[in-house]
Amino acid sequence: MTELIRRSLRDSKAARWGALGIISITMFAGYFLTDVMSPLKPMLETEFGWSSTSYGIFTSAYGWLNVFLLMLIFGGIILDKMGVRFTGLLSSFIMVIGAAIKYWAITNPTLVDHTIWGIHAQVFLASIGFAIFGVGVEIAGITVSKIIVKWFKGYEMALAMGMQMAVARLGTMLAIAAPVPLAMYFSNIHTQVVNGELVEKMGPSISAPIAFALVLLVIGFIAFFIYVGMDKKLDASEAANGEEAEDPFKFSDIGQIVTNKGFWLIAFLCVLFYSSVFPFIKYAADLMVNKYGLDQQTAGIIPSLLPLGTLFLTPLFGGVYDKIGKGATMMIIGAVLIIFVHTIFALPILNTWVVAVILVIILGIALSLVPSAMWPSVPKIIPEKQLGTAFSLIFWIQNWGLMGVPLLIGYVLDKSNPQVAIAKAQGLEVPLYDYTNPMIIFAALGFLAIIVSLLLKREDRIKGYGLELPNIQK
Ligand SMILES: C[C@H](N)C(=O)N[C@@H](CCCCN)C(=O)O
Repeated sequence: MTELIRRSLRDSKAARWGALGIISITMFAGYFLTDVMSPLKPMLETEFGWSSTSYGIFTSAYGWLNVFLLMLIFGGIILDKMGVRFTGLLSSFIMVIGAAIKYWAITNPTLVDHTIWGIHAQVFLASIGFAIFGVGVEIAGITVSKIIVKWFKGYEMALAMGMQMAVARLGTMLAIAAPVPLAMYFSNIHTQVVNGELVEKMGPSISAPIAFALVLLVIGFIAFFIYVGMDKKLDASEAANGEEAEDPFKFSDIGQIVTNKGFWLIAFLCVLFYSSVFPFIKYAADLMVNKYGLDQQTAGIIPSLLPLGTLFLTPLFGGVYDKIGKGATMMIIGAVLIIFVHTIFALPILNTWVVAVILVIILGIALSLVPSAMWPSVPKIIPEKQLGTAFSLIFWIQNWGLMGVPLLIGYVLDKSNPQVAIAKAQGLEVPLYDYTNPMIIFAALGFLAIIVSLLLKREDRIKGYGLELPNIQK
């Protein structure tokens, strides 16, 4: 009996997996909103007159506040100082506010023919909403990472991180596959831009999928309140168990983190790897239309296979890392797959949808291998009390890429295809985009990721972080 009373709540398998299930709902909703506009790019161009650069600006907005106002770094410090309960609730609430602004911008037809600082007003305001949302979802991401370490250290940590990412990818998958059918289903008469003029016309409802995302985010916010109750019980059980409270976070901890070479290698690998995958997802449906000749309605199906594969593979590879190890090697293999896939996408041959399906599946394997090894490796390099700050610094560096690369791709797409803008301005049939240059940029990021992953494996050998060792303590 005494034995039972003295156990921590995290020793209960049902409790720790239950806690994981609840926080995964919040992240699922966040990932859905993150990618909900991706399959709508062609519609944003035809309905609201957006260019690829407008879409690039909007997509890059995700990182604006995180990067320039250092919101992610403040978020990490708040997390280490105030704890997971406060930070989780705050970040879920910020997600709801940002999504609501974005929804308002997309539904407000009067914005269509105004500009703010030279940017299409609708693009600008939707971007502000997305930027606020980006702060919320990123801080929620680091909070969830810290929650997983809190419940799963010494247990199935990589598997748990893999499961949480798998549920999040389900959100991404739904975001790629569902918006176009939803927008078509809720078609209505609304203001559109036709040859530069505002007209009332029957057309797809671009706002319907965003409204759906908003509802999911509110559910995610409510779910986090339930988690807060579990977290209080966990702390109470650990206190009763006589476990020492962690040393409080000190600002000097930041100095220790940034002087750790392993930290920088993980951070660089993270920005290079994610910049070659997440911004790609934003353009993938458009790539399918322009390179593989799919129609707008079905273009999202092939890219949606990418997160579909990761649903099963991320937990699988997480389990392999827990039991067998080989984390550094998994990251190298993932980076090699990235360069392979993007190089084939860049070649102006093999333009059949079958090849696109194969490449997307391989990219899904890469998107399972690297995250399932990379994130559980962070606690092997950084002490637990600095984890919130360390994750936030890694996410901050990553956000430079998540912000800059989509903008660069949109710009390069417009510059490489001047005929598209000319045809739009003249009200002619719009020609297809040539995606070669954007795909070369993605392949180059993959190449740099291979170099950094090799350096990380070398550093692991020198410092003995244990990245090649299993996570489960026997
Ligand atoms: C975009 C976000 N900053 C991110 O990196 N997400 C990761 C998951 C990070 C979870 C760490 N435990 C992803 O692969 O989605």
